[in-house]
Amino acid sequence: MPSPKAKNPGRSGGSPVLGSSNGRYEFMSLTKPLNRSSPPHLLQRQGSDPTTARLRASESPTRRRGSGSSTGSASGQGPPEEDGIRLNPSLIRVALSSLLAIDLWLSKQLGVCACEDSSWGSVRPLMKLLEISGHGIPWLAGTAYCLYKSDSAAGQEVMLNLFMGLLLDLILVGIVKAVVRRRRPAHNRMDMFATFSVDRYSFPSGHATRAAMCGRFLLAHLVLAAPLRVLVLLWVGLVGLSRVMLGRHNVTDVMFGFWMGYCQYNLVEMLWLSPQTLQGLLGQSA
Ligand SMILES: CC(C)=CCC/C(C)=C/CC/C(C)=C/COP(=O)(O)O
Repeated sequence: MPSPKAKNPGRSGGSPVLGSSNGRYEFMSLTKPLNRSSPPHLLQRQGSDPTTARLRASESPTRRRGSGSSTGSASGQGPPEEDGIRLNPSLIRVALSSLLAIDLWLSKQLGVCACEDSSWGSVRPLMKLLEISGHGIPWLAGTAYCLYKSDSAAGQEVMLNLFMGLLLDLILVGIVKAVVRRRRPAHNRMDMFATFSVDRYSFPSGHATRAAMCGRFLLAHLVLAAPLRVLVLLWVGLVGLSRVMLGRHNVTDVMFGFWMGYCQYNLVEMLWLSPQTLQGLLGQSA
């Protein structure tokens, strides 16, 4: 299996701003704005990418308005205060583009286990083990098993709420993925097991949301011993790191995933199904 570099000659070495020449994100110079001489396929791909589409939508109104005239800051003839007004949206746009470019660059640098012949390819099996440890199926199956085996009302209550939380996580992540539709990194090999169709998208990382939510859940309800609490935190961090190292995600997918999973736990607490609530629900349906 050729390395990502070998597969995509000429891809590295660029700096900031997005574009694509083969259906994937590429790096291009920030200092060279896209012009009309860009190849049509490049312009088309940019238009289909939600992030760049949003960036284009937030483009300075003046730039859009002034496309047919030579006045304004672009030509350096506009009054200074007008220049100030025009500068801000462009600055935001450049800042966002730069952040995104840093994200893509960093993610590519960290994607050292993306395939067997990557620089850290030998660690890939370990990363895949971490992937399985944060997958939805073992978590759902394990929780359902514990729920079935639990002989105390308190244990059943905790397991039932964890199960509901896991389902909620799948639904919310699926919705965000379907709305944002960010492609997985170019260097990712799509060899994950048991995925939904939305899992071809990378934002946010479902493993990161699950790890953060389950991590908080375990710390709050199940794991009390200090060494085990440290292990839980370590596991959460490693699951997130492994997503980037495997090339499955960009760094921002995982960061947002952690934040989303953290918030999802708050939602689980808010919607907590107590035995009384359950009895009420069952009583109503009976
Ligand atoms: C019972 C049931 C509906 C199980 C579905 C479990 C399932 C297939 C979860 C998907 C887990 C997955 C591959 C998420 C993708 O994670 P990323 O970190 O790559 O976003």
